[in-house]
Amino acid sequence: MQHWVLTLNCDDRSGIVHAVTAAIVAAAGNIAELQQFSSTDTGRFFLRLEVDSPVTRGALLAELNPVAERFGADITLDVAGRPLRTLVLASKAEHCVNDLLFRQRAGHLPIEVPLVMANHPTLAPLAEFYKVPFEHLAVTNQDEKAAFERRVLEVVDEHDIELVVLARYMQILSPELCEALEGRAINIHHSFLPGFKGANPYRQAHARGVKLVGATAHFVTTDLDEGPIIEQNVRRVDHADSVAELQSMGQDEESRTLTQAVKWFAEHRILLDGQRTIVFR
Ligand SMILES: Nc1nc2c(c(=O)[nH]1)N[C@@H](CN(C=O)c1ccc(C(=O)N[C@@H](CCC(=O)O)C(=O)O)cc1)CN2
Repeated sequence: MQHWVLTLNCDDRSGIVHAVTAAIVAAAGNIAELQQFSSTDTGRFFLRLEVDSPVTRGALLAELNPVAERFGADITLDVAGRPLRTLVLASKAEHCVNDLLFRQRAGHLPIEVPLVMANHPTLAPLAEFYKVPFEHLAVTNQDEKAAFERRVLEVVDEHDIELVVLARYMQILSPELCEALEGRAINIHHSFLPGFKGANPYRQAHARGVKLVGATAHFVTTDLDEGPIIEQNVRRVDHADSVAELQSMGQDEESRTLTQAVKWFAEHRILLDGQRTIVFR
């Protein structure tokens, strides 16, 4: 018996759930969990199921593919809990990388990390502690930025990477790389977007006298910090907190927000609905 995760999205219409569940019954499957959403914004329908079935992947798809064709649906089918091949990009900040690798090693985050790539050497000891290979490629000019991005695409190809995580990677990705990684690159922004986009959000927040600081995990797009939001968290601050204190408190939110977003992505709980995400938590 195999435990599968199935996702489906298509234009909304009557009969979708009936057809999908009939296909699962035809594959001797039992539905352990079913979540659905109809988006009135876009007219799209979203489905996530967890299914136990004794048949092979091919036999299950033989029942599901005709349904996908009938409804013009995009479907994904994966073994539940399979670790997602994940490339981590970083700069100097270690808190997000540490949280990802700690929770992966503890068995709480279903990813496997073949490599951490950074534009600074700072995190080499951290990667070594977790026994994760580390590559440092400096990015001090446009040529080096292009070389870094070429290496990212090489690694994505060589390791069949399914997700690229920008764990406080402080370089703006080119439109070409954003296109290549569309829908599978997640960034953690150190503010409660849409507030304080770009660099130095804590300095911007302190100057504005905010009473909350936060973090936002979002998909990476060419438009800086404008990608579909996946998860956000905030915490209360006050007038007595310095920029450094805001940053320190915010980092806890950054780490837990990014790790939560990566976990949901690895569990196939996030579906894109235009500029918004559907998260079947
Ligand atoms: N194409 C995109 N690239 C990146 C995104 C994004 O949404 N789309 N998110 C950023 C993360 N980020 C804030 O969270 C951010 C990082 C870096 C900068 C920036 O101005 N970087 C400068 C260089 C800074 C340095 O060398 O230290 C630059 O790239 O010219 C702004 C926002 C990650 N990338």
